[in-house]
Parts: sequence; C-alpha cells; structure tokens
Amino acid sequence: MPASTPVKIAVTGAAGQIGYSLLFRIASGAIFGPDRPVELRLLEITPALKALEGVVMELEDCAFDLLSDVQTGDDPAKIFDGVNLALLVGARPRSKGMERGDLLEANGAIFSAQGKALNDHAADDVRVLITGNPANTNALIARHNAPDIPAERFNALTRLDHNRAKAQVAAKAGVAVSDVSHLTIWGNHSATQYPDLYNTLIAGQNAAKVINDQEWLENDFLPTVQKRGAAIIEARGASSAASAANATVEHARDWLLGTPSGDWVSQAVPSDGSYGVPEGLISSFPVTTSGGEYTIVPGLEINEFSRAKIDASVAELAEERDAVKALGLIG
Ligand SMILES: NC(=O)C1=CN([C@@H]2O[C@H](COP(=O)(O)OP(=O)(O)OC[C@H]3O[C@@H](n4cnc5c(N)ncnc54)[C@H](O)[C@@H]3O)[C@@H](O)[C@H]2O)C=CC1
Ligand SMILES: O=C([O-])CC(=O)C(=O)O
Repeated sequence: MPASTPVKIAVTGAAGQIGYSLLFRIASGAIFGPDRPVELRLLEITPALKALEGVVMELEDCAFDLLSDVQTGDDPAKIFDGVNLALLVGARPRSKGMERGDLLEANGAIFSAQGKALNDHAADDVRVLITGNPANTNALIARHNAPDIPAERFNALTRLDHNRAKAQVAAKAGVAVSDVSHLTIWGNHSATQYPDLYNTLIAGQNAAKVINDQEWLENDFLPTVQKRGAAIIEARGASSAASAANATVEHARDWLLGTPSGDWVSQAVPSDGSYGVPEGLISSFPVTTSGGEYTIVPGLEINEFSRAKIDASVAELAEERDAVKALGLIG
C-alpha cells in the first residue's frame, strides 16, 4: 500500500478507559510513525455510542495531521470492513476479587462474533491484537472463528507484563530501563505468567547473575510482576489503562515495523510447539519481528526453575482452552 494511503485501524471498546489513552496515541502517529495517515474505526456497544461521540469530538479538537477519518458504530461487520489492524480492547474488565477465568464465558461471545466479522470483512493483510481479558483465550476464540485469516495474525498482549518486569529489574539493579534487554514473559497474561530473568541481560550481562539474589527473584520480583494488575486495581479502584494503552501501541508498532536490532520482545502468539508449549495455544514467547512477521526466538536455555513455571502457566492456558471448548466457543 502506498505510504500516503491511510492505514485502517479498528479499536473495540473505544469509549472505555484504555481507549481514552489509546486513540490519541494512535492518531498522533505512535504506531505507524509521523508520516503515515491513519483512519480510525471505533466499535462500541450501543449504549456506549453516546460517550464515544464525546471522545470523537476530543479527537477532532486535537486537529491531528495524521488522522484522515474516524468512523464509529456498533456493527462489527461495518467497522471491520477493510481494516489492516484490529485492536480488540473491548471486554468486561475484571473488578476487585475477580479472576480472569470468571470472564471467559462473558467475553467468549464477544470474541467469537468479532472473529467471524474480521474473517468476513477485514483486509487480507489484517493483524489482530487482543488486549481485552482474558487476552490469550479471547485471542484463541477469535482465531478459531476466523478460519480464513492465518493463525499467526492473532496475537494477545503481554507487553504490559514485559514492560512491568523491565522496570522492576532496572529499579532493583539501579540501572536505566534501556540497559535491560532480552526479557521474556512466558505463558498466560495472568497471575501464572512467568517473567524469565535467566535469559535477560543487564548492560549485556546475565540479569540473574548481576542481581544475584534468588530470594528477591522468587519472592519479590515474580509476585510483583504477576500481581501488578491486581495491585493497580486495589490502588486506583480501576484496572490499568494508560500503561495498557502504551503496551498495546508498542506491541502493534514492533509487530508491524520491527523489533529493535539485537533485542526481542514478548508477544503471546499461537504456539508452533516451541519450548514444549502445545501447538495452537496462544502463549507468550520471546519474538523478533521483521516485515510484519514475528519469529519465536529459538534455542534459549530453560533451566529447571523456569521449566516448572512455564509449564504451570501453559497448563492454565490449556485449562482455559478446554473450558471454552466445553462452552462450544471453539471447535
Ligand atoms: N492484556 C493486558 O495487559 C490488559 C488488559 N486489560 C483488559 O482490557 C479490557 C478493557 O479495559 P478498560 O478499557 O479498562 O475497560 P472499560 O470497561 O473501561 O472499557 C471497555 C469498553 O469495552 C466496551 N465493550 C464491551 N463489549 C463490547 C463489544 N462487544 N464490542 C465493543 N466494545 C465493547 C464497553 O462498552 C467499554 O466501553 C479489559 O478486559 C481489561 O481487563 C486491561 C489492562 C491490561
Ligand atoms: O489485571 C487486570 O484485570 C488488568 C490487567 O490485565 C493488567 O493490569 O494486567
């Protein structure tokens, strides 16, 4: 597509908390850069369309040079028509005390309908990133309902976990965030996720060795990252929004435009069986990307501690898959 042609980007749940940060970042060029016009396609449920009108007025009031058009509606078939990128954010967020598993059924219906609509109406090059929770399993449902779209076009967001882990490591080691590289989140975007420091580098040196504090790694770092979403809900009375929007932007940007050379990022992608993760589960891996395609980083050493943690998170993904299968949401 010529560089002057606007990229059509769908955002679902556009009147929600994350949408309120995400739309303005996208319209200012944060995904496709300062030279690429974007067209926003905003999907909401009918009762939220009025609130969405207000958000669209604010988008207009920013007079973004890059924003070529904004369309809104409650019909996925119309909103997804010809879209190149679909950011599926809209879902019911977790409230205090709820686990993500509780959300499987409510969100299953949303993601099967949206998967079908993408299958029938999106552009041939569409890429679909699921932020709405439970993100990995929602992505699985959407993918199963879109048989004509290649499986690898469906990703789920673990970039927020990746960024959270990076910030914790930098603070512990007393280094800049930019000194931390090669971090990996494995598994599910849930409290079982495994942030792996054994393959992470701090200024080029092995992070676990530089930090040299197994007690911190196991009993502070891991639970802090795993339960950060819940901690934010506890503190803010609402789930993380600006940081989730930032992570959604970064995942999409790196997927489409490429990862920085010499580093990798965490993306939840359909497993090809790598690292013993059953094929088809949408699980977080270290990936590099180029030309809009990702590659799972091969050949990393997985020690016994990491193996057990990855297996536990993958087992949870398999349970979620079995639960949605039993509900008839995937074949
Ligand atoms: N993967 C991640 O790292 C993170 C995921 N999340 C998840 O993102 C999702 C959105 O969070 P918030 O924006 O805070 O929630 P929110 O409740 O503020 O907004 C969600 C929006 O989705 C809309 N919506 C519901 N069903 C819809 C449908 N069928 N089609 C289109 N829109 C629909 C709602 O009307 C609402 O405006 C939640 O599931 C939340 O748990 C939040 C933070 C991080
Ligand atoms: O925990 C939640 O419900 C929201 C979320 O996914 C996160 O902040 O990681």
